[in-house]
Amino acid sequence: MAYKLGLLGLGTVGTGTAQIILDSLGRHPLLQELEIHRVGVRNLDKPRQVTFSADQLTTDLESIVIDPDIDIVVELIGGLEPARSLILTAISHGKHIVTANKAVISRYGNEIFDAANAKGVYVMLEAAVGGGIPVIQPLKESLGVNRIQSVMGIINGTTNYILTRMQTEGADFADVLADAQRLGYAEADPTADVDGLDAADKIAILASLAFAGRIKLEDIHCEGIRQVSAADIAYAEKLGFTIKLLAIAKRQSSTTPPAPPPGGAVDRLSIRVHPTLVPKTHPLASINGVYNAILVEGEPLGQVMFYGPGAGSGPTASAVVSDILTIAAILKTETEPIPHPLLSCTHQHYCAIAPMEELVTRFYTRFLTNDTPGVIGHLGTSFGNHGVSLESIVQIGMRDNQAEIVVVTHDVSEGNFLNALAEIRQLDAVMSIPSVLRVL
Ligand SMILES: NC(=O)C1=CN([C@@H]2O[C@H](COP(=O)(O)OP(=O)(O)OC[C@H]3O[C@@H](n4cnc5c(N)ncnc54)[C@H](OP(=O)(O)O)[C@@H]3O)[C@@H](O)[C@H]2O)C=CC1
Ligand SMILES: N[C@@H](CC=O)C(=O)O
Ligand code: NA
Repeated sequence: MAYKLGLLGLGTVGTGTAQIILDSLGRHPLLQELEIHRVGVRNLDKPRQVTFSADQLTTDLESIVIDPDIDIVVELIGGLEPARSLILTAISHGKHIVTANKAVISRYGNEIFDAANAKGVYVMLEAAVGGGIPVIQPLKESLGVNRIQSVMGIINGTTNYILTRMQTEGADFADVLADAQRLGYAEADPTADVDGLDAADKIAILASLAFAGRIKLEDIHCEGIRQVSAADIAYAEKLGFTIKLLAIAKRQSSTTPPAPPPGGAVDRLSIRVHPTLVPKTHPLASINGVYNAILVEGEPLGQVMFYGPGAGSGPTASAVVSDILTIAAILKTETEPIPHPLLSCTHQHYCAIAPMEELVTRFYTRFLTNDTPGVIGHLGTSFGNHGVSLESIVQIGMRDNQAEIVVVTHDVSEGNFLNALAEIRQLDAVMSIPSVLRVL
């Protein structure tokens, strides 16, 4: 028996998905039982790397998601609408869903999973985080017995590609972004990549799996890479760091924890996306180009790191087709599929998120000051006034006739650090503070 697929989208990932399914030799034999029944696109006249008959190809995506012959709808159009409505309509018609769409899942996952559970269908999303890297299924299955302490990683290929080339070639931001778009890594609107929003969508998904509670996207502190300058990359390098866009979700202890939410979820999480100075000795420092890596720490496992290509046609399609295969395997072995406890979403409450001021971390800060005696002393005093202790403070050189001073702090609460910066901004000698970055 063939399992019939309705493919929504035949772009970078849709094309890779069709190519795997149409070239099944030497792959899992169950692939031969998959049939791409219909394909939905926006423009019928576009040249395609994979050809489908006029009967299969349509711009009427609604007709695909309600087609009674289709078993699995594979949503690869991206964006919020019509993706959300098409997924919900497909579920209401009893279709299983495979999607790579982290934007729709991180915003409407609650609605989608509730609908899927009510209908007894699966929603699979391995491709939505880390592209081809298996990380969703391991979190749901292989790591499920661990108490997860933290999930952190490089989960946007476009920004890692940009930062890597800025660092290794001194390349210009705009040129490298254009290359990432040409290679099919970037989102349709690359703002989502560059401003950290794509990584925020992904860490929301990872955290909800790791910490068994839903995450509100607006609770995630999010900074992108626009403010990372060539100067900071060079200074970080001299200090023994590499700058990476990290997404971090971590249990955070608090002196005044709120009552734990029902359902056994973790009490408070710190969850954030921002450029970070990563010590060169750290495993995440050597993840370059479009590669992603996700470091999970749990008890009793300890640390485990998932590494691989985080974007691109073939790698992402590998994850999409593996999800399709998992559903096909379930359909083959169970006549009445019931929600599999390890594959379906079972939590309904929201995780409590700690405010950023409570975060304890190190900071890197670059100051431009008048080149007058005692400036470094004034900076040290203001930091000291707010309990911020310094790991290093160096005058790097001169820029535009101003002294350039770089400070790295010891661990400090973000609230205290920001209070110190507010005081420092008032100092006559301080002209500007071009960069403030957190240090891992
Ligand atoms: N590219 C990557 O490396 C990765 C992408 N993803 C995710 O995969 C999904 C797809 O991304 P990608 O393949 O790069 O996107 P593309 O822009 O390359 O492809 C989108 C496809 O969807 C079709 N489409 C878009 N909107 C509509 C619409 N309203 N009606 C009909 N068809 C539509 C387009 O049709 P047409 O061809 O006619 O224009 C195109 O075939 C996104 O959710 C993305 O976030 C996830 C991991 C990695
Ligand atoms: N635009 C995304 C694609 C994969 O999710 C990225 O660059 O990581
Ligand atoms: Na993945």
